[in-house]
Amino acid sequence: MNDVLRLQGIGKTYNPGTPAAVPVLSDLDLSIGRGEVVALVAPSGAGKSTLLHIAGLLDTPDEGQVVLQGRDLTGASDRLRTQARRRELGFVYQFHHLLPEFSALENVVLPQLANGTPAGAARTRARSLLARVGLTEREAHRPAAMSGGEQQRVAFCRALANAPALMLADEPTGNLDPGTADQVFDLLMNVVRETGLSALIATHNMELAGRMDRVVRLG
Ligand SMILES: Nc1ncnc2c1ncn2[C@@H]1O[C@H](COP(=O)(O)OP(=O)(O)OP(=O)(O)O)[C@@H](O)[C@H]1O
Repeated sequence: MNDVLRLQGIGKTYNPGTPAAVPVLSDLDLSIGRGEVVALVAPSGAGKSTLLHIAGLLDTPDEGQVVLQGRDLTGASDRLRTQARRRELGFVYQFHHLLPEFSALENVVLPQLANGTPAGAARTRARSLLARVGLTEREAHRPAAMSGGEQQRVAFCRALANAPALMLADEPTGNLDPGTADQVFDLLMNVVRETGLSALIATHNMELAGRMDRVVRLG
């Protein structure tokens, strides 16, 4: 069993059984192998965010199973799902969502403290992650004092802070100009490959999608 994530027969309808019902996903199967990087390409409204929320244990499907590292977490308690989310998954969004009052370093340290890592070890890991994306000189900067590309690189380090098995990314470079997007994507892919991380990365950019191992289309 080498799949990091297995989604089986996933169905999701918003407001089911009402006149406002919106069927979004139906009988969807998706597996991501260890170390595999999968592009998720979907027209707007096809259910990309819904799928990422289900894969990220933030929403539950009406039908089907969500199996993370061999464990079926579909009907698991909130506590178990939160724990799995914190330890096994890393999230990157289109907007960085960094905490504005904290430095780059602190933004990468905090999720580790929340996960029980001792402060010294958390700082060491945060420094090493920031160094890998070329941000040693920006450790003490708050998000507002960094460029969009730098903010996104910090957000990426934060996602990797607890050494997840799977990264879920929603248009991680969608907010950046094309040149910066390209650089940030390259950095992201280098670190993903070096660490053997698996990833599901939603993008509208077919050139970026083509650089991943496989493209999955929705809609
Ligand atoms: N809470 C909700 N209640 C009802 N309908 C919803 C809800 N959330 C999303 N939808 C609908 O479900 C469909 C899929 O939404 P989703 O956010 O997954 O799309 P998406 O593919 O991520 O789109 P985009 O790329 O534009 O963000 C859309 O038609 C949306 O209007």
